[in-house]
Amino acid sequence: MEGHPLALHDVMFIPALVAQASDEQNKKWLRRAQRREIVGCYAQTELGHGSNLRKLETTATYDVSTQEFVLHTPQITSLKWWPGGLGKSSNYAVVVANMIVKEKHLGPHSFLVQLRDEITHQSLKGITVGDIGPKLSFNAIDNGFLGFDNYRIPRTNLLMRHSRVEPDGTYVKPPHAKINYSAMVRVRSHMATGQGNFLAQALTIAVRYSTVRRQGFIESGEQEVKVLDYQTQQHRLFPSIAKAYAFTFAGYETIRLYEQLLKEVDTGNVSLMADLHALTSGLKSVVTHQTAQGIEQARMACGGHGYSQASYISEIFGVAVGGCTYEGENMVMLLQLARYLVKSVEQIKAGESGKLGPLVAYLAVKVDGVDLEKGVEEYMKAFQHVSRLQTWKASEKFLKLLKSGEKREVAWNKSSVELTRASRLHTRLYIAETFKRSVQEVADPRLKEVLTDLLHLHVNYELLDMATYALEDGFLSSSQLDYVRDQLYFYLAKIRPNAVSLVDSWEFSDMQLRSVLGRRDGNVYENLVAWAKASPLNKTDVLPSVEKYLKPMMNSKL
Ligand SMILES: CC/C=C\C/C=C\C/C=C\C/C=C\C/C=C\CCCC(=O)SCCNC(=O)CCNC(=O)[C@H](O)C(C)(C)COP(=O)(O)OP(=O)(O)OC[C@H]1O[C@@H](n2cnc3c(N)ncnc32)[C@H](O)[C@@H]1OP(=O)(O)O
Ligand SMILES: Cc1cc2nc3c(=O)[nH]c(=O)nc-3n(C[C@H](O)[C@H](O)[C@H](O)COP(=O)(O)OP(=O)(O)OC[C@H]3O[C@@H](n4cnc5c(N)ncnc54)[C@H](O)[C@@H]3O)c2cc1C
Repeated sequence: MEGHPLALHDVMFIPALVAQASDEQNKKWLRRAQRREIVGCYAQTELGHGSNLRKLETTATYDVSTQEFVLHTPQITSLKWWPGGLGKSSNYAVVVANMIVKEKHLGPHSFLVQLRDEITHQSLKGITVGDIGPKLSFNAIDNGFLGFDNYRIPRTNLLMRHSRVEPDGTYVKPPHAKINYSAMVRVRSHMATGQGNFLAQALTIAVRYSTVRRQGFIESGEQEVKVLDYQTQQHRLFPSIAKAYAFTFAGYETIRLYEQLLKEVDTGNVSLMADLHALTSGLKSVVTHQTAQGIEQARMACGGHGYSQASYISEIFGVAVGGCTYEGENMVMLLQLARYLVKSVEQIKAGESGKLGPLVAYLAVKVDGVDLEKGVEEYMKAFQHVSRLQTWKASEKFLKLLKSGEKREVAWNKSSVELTRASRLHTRLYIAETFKRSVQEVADPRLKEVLTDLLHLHVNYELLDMATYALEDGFLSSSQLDYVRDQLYFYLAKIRPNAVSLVDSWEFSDMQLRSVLGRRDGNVYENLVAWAKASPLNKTDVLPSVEKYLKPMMNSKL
């Protein structure tokens, strides 16, 4: 859970080679990387810039006389900073640097760079590399820094699947300006399943513990109740169980789309790139945020013992919450999706609704009202309505400011909170729709019934959470919201008997969970005592600090 020093080798280094190195280059590098004869990482972020990639400062200047690129770190802010596995483990890196050929700045490009000797593992001359120090979590990963002092690499180390520099310095452009960002799009496509998995771990711990923990009464005179029987506890945990399933289903879809994109790009078709970029930008942001919230609620749902490291939930939280920042800070990525939404609105206004992609076609179709009692399809229409309403409002705000003479960037900034709200609603609609589609496809009728209950819980919880938007223009009445509330409480109670099976079905082993509270056998109290006794502070009855500090204090006459 604390991460693995080779994680980025598999998660980004190899995928970057697969997507960006030419077949010829990969004959040399890929097999070696796959056999782990070389260990790599993905070095893009710098001390001064992570979000705004156009301002990366590391330069790769082509020297036509030697047919080499000269990598250089011009100032302190240009040091690579954060890449996982860079500090101590990797001897190679895919380095993203601003490429300069014949004095022309051609923007960020990826290069394969050797950092350390393959035998001694010592850093090479011209390279400064090290670890950036302890972090909130992920401390088994050596996130690192890296500087170049006019460090030379062969021309052929530019990853040349999509763009090239010929020996004479002729630049051959890629088919899409952002194709070099593919390693990031890949990780973002995988993040919904990855984060769903983190949330699932925390919930497994909290739900199991909530059936062991007895405290208080619902009806007097009986045995104290399992805390999972409290409606508040169910409300804290069950909507997140639904989300963990929903994120996993949505993630399967984005992984499939990424694989399709890879194939299409190889045939020169880059049309899916903008759609997938927008979709994964929104999804990674909403999913990481809701996962962090869900894990924190799971921790609190375990009361005092949730705060102990014996719960292990704090470590899961630390790792998962990193996802709000890495692969694109969440606000920044929500604004990327917002660009796509605003463009879609502009298309509709220009009478070009027919050109809209399937995920945004609903923005052009108005619905007057819904009858929620008819079922999930009506909820989808309600989600579409709130997302459409907010997307149009935010877009109109931006477009009005533009029209009034504001500069584009200023108008954008003044509309940005509203735009991020639109992105979230659009993404939550997507999650609900993929959840619905996935449940409809389940063949086993008993499984389908339980998952349908979770789906109903999800749509009621989500609609209630978006109620402000739905009430704003009178789309939903307060009596409809009362119906949503009643449905929500109905499904909390209905799911209760299946709650443990729903989390057990994720099949985490005790070794994976590392939680005293979440043990499969439920022997929490005995093991909490054993865990506490094993604490380093309990190795001796009397600590050295007693002689050193406590006694002088206690014996002092002052
Ligand atoms: C197999 C398992 C995989 C994953 C694991 C899952 C879960 C995790 C589990 C364990 C994790 C273990 C280890 C992983 C841990 C950490 C890994 C972290 C690695 C990193 O963080 S790497 C660094 C990531 N950095 C970023 O994400 C930077 C964010 N910034 C950007 O991406 C860009 O700067 C930008 C997109 C914000 C802006 O780019 P720009 O300035 O170049 O572009 P513009 O804003 O001007 O936009 C122009 C135009 O281009 C479009 N665009 C931008 N990007 C793309 C893209 N990628 N594809 C397609 N199109 C793109 C943009 O939309 C604009 O279009 P428009 O038409 O003009 O509107
Ligand atoms: C655990 C972890 C692992 C990482 N692994 C890697 C790795 O392997 N390789 C790698 O290269 N990098 C890695 N990173 C770096 C990571 O990708 C960046 O930190 C991330 O992209 C955010 O960039 P930043 O740090 O520049 O944030 P900043 O952009 O400085 O963000 C600070 C604040 O400014 C806001 N902001 C910035 N730009 C805008 C804007 N245009 N509009 C509105 N608000 C804005 C943000 O929303 C945020 O609130 C890792 C980071 C972490 C935490």
